[in-house]
Amino acid sequence: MTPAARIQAAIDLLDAIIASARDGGPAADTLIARYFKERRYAGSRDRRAVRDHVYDAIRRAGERPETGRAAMIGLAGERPEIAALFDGSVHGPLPIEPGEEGAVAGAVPGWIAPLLAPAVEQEALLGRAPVDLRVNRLKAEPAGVAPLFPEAEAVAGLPDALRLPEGFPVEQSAAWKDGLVEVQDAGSQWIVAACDARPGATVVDLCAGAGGKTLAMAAAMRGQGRLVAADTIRSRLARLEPRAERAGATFVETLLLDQAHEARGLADLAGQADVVLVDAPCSGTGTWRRNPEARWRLTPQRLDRLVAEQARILYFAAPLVAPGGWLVYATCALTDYEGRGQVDAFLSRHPGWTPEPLALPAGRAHGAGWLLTPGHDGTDGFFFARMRREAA
Ligand SMILES: C[S@@+](CC[C@H](N)C(=O)[O-])C[C@H]1O[C@@H](n2cnc3c(N)ncnc32)[C@H](O)[C@@H]1O
Repeated sequence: MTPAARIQAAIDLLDAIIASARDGGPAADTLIARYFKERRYAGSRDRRAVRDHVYDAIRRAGERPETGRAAMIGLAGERPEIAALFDGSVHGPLPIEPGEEGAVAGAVPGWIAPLLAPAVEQEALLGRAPVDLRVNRLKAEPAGVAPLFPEAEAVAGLPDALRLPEGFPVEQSAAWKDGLVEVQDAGSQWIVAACDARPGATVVDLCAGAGGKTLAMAAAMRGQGRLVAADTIRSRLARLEPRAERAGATFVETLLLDQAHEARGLADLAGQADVVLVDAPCSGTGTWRRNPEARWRLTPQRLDRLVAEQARILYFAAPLVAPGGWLVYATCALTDYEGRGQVDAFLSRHPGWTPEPLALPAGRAHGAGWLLTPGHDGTDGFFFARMRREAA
């Protein structure tokens, strides 16, 4: 492909990504993979260049652009070498017309900016994310694993964490294949630290998904006790099972819940859990570094639905906690509606519950909970809080 043809390919892909974000279709990565599957003539250098153009244009535009061409012209306005490729050549884009406008630059959609916690450094939400590992204590010790990844740096305060550069192909390593390490952002590891799941405890991971935090809690529990991973989506729990096998965490029980009738499936656990983690479905504003096109999918209506769902999940999570036990509420969202506000609302409606101060070496106190941000902590963005149920 010529350099100009790569720009046109990026424009075509951006058109598909914009439509998919608007209509709730597949993610950008899926669309890019499909595009190149149908175009075998594109070599690996072409694919990498087109992908870089696409993601540079996505990162640059906080609002969903009208067209792929507008997104790319916006980028061309800042990058003369890209502007020069709008040359009208055979497979390249038509020249930019005088007065033809590019997409407006911005970190976040205008409507959501005032809803983010004031401490959030908005530009940093679109930075590059490293690859963080967690050493799986069910199979290995940090001192044994660190020499296997000489490129890795330590993460202050998290003895099981290792930080590798962006894009490091961990899944090709024998250590990953053998279950000695998991890929897990340091922010998620801090949440697990706040859960303080101990050997022998009864722990419920209520929104377990594919089990990232479940497996970290399994390791913290040293494989001893009861650990229930629940979710309403069968395919997500199905992904947890082979991961648990690989990690040597076969004591994990999975529990598929019926959406809107979750309490029924959880009845046996009422008042039993020492720890309940609610890692709630959320706007994902804290993970835009990894998934920048998610900004184009979020709408005020979707945010409202998420806030209502989070409150509903907290409502059926609380009765599972044993007297003296704790509930950890976490989101990878940085809006106060989903974080601080959600926890304040819970505490106001649940007398007998007390927020527990978290004094972690990363992050900042925020309301009754704790805030981690890419700009301040180099992690994904998270809000989490730990609330203790009064002892009987
Ligand atoms: C942020 S993700 C969880 C990520 C996971 N804990 C991890 O660390 O990899 C939120 C999860 O909540 C699940 N979920 C949504 N509504 C739920 C409900 N009503 N009850 C339980 N889980 C729910 C979603 O299916 C999704 O897997």
